[in-house]
Amino acid sequence: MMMSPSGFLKLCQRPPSLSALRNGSMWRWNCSGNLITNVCLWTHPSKRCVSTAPSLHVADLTEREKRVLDKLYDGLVKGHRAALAESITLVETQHPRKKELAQVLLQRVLAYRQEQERANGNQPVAFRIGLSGPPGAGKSSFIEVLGKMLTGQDHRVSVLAVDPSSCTTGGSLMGDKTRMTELSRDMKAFIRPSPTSGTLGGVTRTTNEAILLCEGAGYDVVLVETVGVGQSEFAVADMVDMFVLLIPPAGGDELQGIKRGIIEMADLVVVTKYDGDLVVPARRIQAEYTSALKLLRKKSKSWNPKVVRVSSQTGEGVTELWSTMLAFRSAGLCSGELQTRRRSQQKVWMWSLIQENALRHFQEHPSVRSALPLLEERVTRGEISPGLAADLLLKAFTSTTS
Ligand SMILES: Nc1nc2c(ncn2[C@@H]2O[C@H](COP(=O)(O)OP(=O)(O)OP(=O)(O)O)[C@@H](O)[C@H]2O)c(=O)[nH]1
Repeated sequence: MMMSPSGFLKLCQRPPSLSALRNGSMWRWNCSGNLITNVCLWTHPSKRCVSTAPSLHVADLTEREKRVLDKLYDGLVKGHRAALAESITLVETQHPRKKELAQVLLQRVLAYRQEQERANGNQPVAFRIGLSGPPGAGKSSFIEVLGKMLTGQDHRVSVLAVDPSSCTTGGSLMGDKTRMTELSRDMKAFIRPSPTSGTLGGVTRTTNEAILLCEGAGYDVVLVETVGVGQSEFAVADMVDMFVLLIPPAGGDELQGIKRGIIEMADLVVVTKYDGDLVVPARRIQAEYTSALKLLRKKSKSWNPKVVRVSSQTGEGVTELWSTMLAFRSAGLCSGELQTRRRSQQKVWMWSLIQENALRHFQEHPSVRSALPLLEERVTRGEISPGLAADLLLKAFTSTTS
């Protein structure tokens, strides 16, 4: 089905979403989130559908698939934890058909969430907070205390984890022990460990999609936790409204273990374990970080990053910390920075998906695969330059794809 760009926009009444773009097709939903039809994405000037990947048409769904998706969607928007868990499992799947079904579900949840945001005066319905810090910083203890406080105030809290170690080793820096025991029993909380397979890029994608699902299921506070390893902190900072760095007070070269770049990303630094013998070192670390932050380039016009102290053991500072988080959120909403941040995150997310998928398509392309071993060998032997080899491979790729 073809139509003009203006007709297309009228039909969709909302900008094409990432998942729709990814499949090269567009689904249309009515207000209650039911799928009506789907159309190809208009591409001027070639006037052909952009889709190269198999796109899913409503007619392609079997009755069983429709029933499964309806059940998941209905359960999700009613806030059932089992439906949320199942939906996240669906977006984490590597199975090609299930991946397509996951996109159908996500598109539906996206439409639902947009309705909610419209009803909320075009403001985000949930607060996304990223929490990072080195192993043993006290992240899970802190999330447990903060989470319990929030559910006590009638918030619904979800906790998602991004653990790059679990992708590469199958073991986990975060998940090997029982964490957040009380919060995991709380009916107003939902805790999801990191996927244990895939690349960081893959985990980032599924976490972004899991955030959307949590919001669709009515969780108004979404906490995304990660360890200070590799690039995971940067990935998490790119998917949340507020990025929080947790620092333990012990150790000699406290500032050294933490990457400078990550301090620059922090909207809030929390010095943990502010109790007992650690009170004095915690104060000292707070002063060090306060000075360090003053030297950094200002990231936001509406917010100056702060350094606070908490104790998850005594609860000291946790209420104040939540007030600081809320102050950050309202400053961002009033200035529009929060909405801008979310919009640019969508773009970053899209480009990281493009990078990941484009590279995969390139590597899997038959011409590239057949030429690659010889060219790699000749490059290693120094017979041809890497630049020439790359040009030849790209030529092999484009000459058969265009
Ligand atoms: N004194 C004190 N100890 C704490 C506090 N919070 C956490 N701890 C201790 O610090 C250690 C690590 O705490 P966790 O909450 O597991 O830290 P984490 O950052 O989640 O650690 P990983 O799961 O390894 O990433 C545990 O032995 C906790 O008992 C606190 O507020 N005060």
